[in-house]
Amino acid sequence: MSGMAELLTDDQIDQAVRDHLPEWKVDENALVRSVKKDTFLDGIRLVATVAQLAESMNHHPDIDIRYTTITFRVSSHEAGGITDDDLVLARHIDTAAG
Ligand SMILES: C[C@H](O)[C@H](O)[C@H]1CNC2=NC(N)=NC(=O)C2=N1
Repeated sequence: MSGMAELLTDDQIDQAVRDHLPEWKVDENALVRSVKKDTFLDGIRLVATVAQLAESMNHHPDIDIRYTTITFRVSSHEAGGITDDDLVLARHIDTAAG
């Protein structure tokens, strides 16, 4: 498998969340964040933006859409946990979320 990202340790994950991803929580080997938008379509537009990002990275979040609340769950499925790819995608999601 070419260039698969390495699993991060719990300490590395906790430090990254503390220092760079304060909106996120660690839940069972995944990073999780909910974003509340003003309207349903604002949420859908956020999903569409994140979808483009995910495609460009070939790294895709799980996305839960509940009216105006979008929940993103980010992990590296093939690696079976959290890697740098997830930290990068989470940062991009924060930028898109505004
Ligand atoms: C074949 C394709 O490159 C792989 O399935 C990619 C797609 N997107 C992915 N997204 C995430 N979150 N984890 C993966 O392991 C992953 N693998």
